[in-house]
Amino acid sequence: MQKQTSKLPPGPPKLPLIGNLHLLSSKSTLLHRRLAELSKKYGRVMMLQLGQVPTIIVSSAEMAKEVMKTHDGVFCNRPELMVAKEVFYDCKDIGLAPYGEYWRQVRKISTLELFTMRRVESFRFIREEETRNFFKAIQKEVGCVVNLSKKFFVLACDVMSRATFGTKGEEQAALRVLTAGVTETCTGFCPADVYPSVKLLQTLSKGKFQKFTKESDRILDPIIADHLCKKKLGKEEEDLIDVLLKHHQDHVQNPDDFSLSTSNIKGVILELLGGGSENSSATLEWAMSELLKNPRVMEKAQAEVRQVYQEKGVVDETKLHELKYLKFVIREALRLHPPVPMLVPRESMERCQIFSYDIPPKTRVVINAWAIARDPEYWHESEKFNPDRFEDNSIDFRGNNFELIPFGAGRRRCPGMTLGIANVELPLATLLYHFDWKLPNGIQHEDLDMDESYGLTMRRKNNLFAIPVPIN
Ligand code: HEM
Repeated sequence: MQKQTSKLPPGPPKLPLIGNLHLLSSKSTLLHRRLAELSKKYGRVMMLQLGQVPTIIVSSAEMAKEVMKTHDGVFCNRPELMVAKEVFYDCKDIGLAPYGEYWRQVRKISTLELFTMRRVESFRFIREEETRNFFKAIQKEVGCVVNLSKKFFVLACDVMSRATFGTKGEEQAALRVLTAGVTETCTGFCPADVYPSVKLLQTLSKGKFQKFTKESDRILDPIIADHLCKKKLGKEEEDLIDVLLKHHQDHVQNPDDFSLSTSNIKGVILELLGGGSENSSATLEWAMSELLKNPRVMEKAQAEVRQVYQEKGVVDETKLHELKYLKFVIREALRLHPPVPMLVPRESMERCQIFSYDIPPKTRVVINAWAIARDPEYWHESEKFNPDRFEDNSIDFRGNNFELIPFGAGRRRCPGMTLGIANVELPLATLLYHFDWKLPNGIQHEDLDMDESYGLTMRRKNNLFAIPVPIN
């Protein structure tokens, strides 16, 4: 009988100790772009050795479907990242938790309780109030240069703080700044994550994260204690901490019962705050940047919003469903600028074959959603911002069309998608309804830079500044 040989995906030649890390070290090219370049040369499923970690990079919709649909059960684990162990209370959040009973239970709570349509709707008054505050702040600066990036971030954080804690305040604000810093380390490409057996790197990373954990404990412990107290008093409105506390018990009587400890709750809260606000504000930032860069699209979107809300005279959530073109604008912004360009890394749990390639167990898997969404094979004039393409194209971002996966797909798909989109639609419609917009310092629309930053969340590298102009 002929001996079967393993056929790994193609990849560049490796150097001793570092493998292919040197190919990714360019300071001028961001990781998702560099990986896209390499995959043009080596293949849409490509094997890289990153330090000690074998990693496959997936850059085509067909391959992404193999990983996240056909073999989702094999690839739905997450690698054990340093940040997850140190910051998210020993991997006890949702997004970085390994596949297993704990993840299944928190994921169930997230889909059945935290992010249902009803829950998202119950936060509507928060979004409307905070968007009104956001609008008033901009109105005061009419004719002046406004830092929209900063305003979007504050708005998203205030909405998420109130949804999570029931309030917003200085401590919550401090926490969101901390969380924003930490998400940069979740990509799986930092030294401690590619050399997991090198103790020195682990110790250095630990030192950095310990400060974070001390601060988040200092802020979160009293907030949780306060919620426990109010729970006993029968508080009426439910925030996300209240929902999580329904499953809380620090010392479980029956070992078969599932329960969230205080540390688990803290891990989940940090993730909701961080992921929720960073990604929603990045989407707003990119959508508005593209509108400023493309005046024809801006005018069309403004005309729609102004026509739909003409009678009402004020933008609220009642008529958002009528803003068909605005939804295309957001979809197109998510296509060109997915806030999580390489999704969250996965890891194979057993040997598996995708197409004709063998993928060994414990291989890290990175899906380059950014590259897939710009692939000219699926997208006509793929680099062009053109929301009209969705007029006769039913591709959406819910995880069924692998050409467009800004929220991922399969078991690990983003459970906060509806909330994330709700956080974007109302502020964007408000900006378009009430103001016309110009770029400062005589910048021509076509010259607006679209440079990206590095991190798990891809934001603009430079803040977005624009001038609101009152409409007659
Ligand atoms: C526009 C906004 C958002 C975008 C683009 C986004 C994107 C993503 C992506 C790409 C993933 C990884 C999916 C994968 O690995 O296949 C993810 C996971 C996740 N997201 Fe979001 N997200 C957004 C908003 C939110 C919000 C508002 C929340 C909650 C408040 C949230 C909570 C989560 C959680 C808990 C996970 C982990 C899921 C798991 O591993 O089981 N996201 N998100």
